[in-house]
Amino acid sequence: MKVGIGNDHAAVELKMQIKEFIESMGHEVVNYGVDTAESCNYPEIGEKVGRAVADGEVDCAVLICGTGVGISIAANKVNGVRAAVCSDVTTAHLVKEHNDANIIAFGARIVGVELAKDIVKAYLNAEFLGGRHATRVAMLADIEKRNK
Ligand SMILES: O=C(CO)[C@H](O)[C@H](O)[C@H](O)COP(=O)(O)O
Repeated sequence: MKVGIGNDHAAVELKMQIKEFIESMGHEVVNYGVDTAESCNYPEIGEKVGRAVADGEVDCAVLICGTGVGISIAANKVNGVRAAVCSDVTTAHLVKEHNDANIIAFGARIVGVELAKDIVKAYLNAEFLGGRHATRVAMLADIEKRNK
């Protein structure tokens, strides 16, 4: 798979470790994040990665900021994005299986590197289950259509 990765200044080191980890799983990684600790603004990165996913430039993406929250809110503003904050392995595979999440996010100030790797692995190895979950995911897209 082609996996996007994005981060703000709070998550530079963890981003590099996770990028390497995803590559070691045999995936291609496209880096949309910052590579220095200079303060930046997570909405710009979240939107950029959200658009890359929505436009099909990458198959899915990983977003990391201090908590994973701000950057995922930004990505979720883009139509077609389903970004989910995950701080545990169970949530990480369920957001793919049930919600067909196309982005996972977590916080470099919240999870350690080993847990972050487990979260990413659980997400990337999971598959959408379809069925009743597909009905609900379609309902999410319908909400976007009702937005003005
Ligand atoms: O958006 C966030 C909170 O949901 C992220 O954690 C940011 O990384 C954080 O707000 C950055 O904070 P800083 O004090 O500017 O480093």
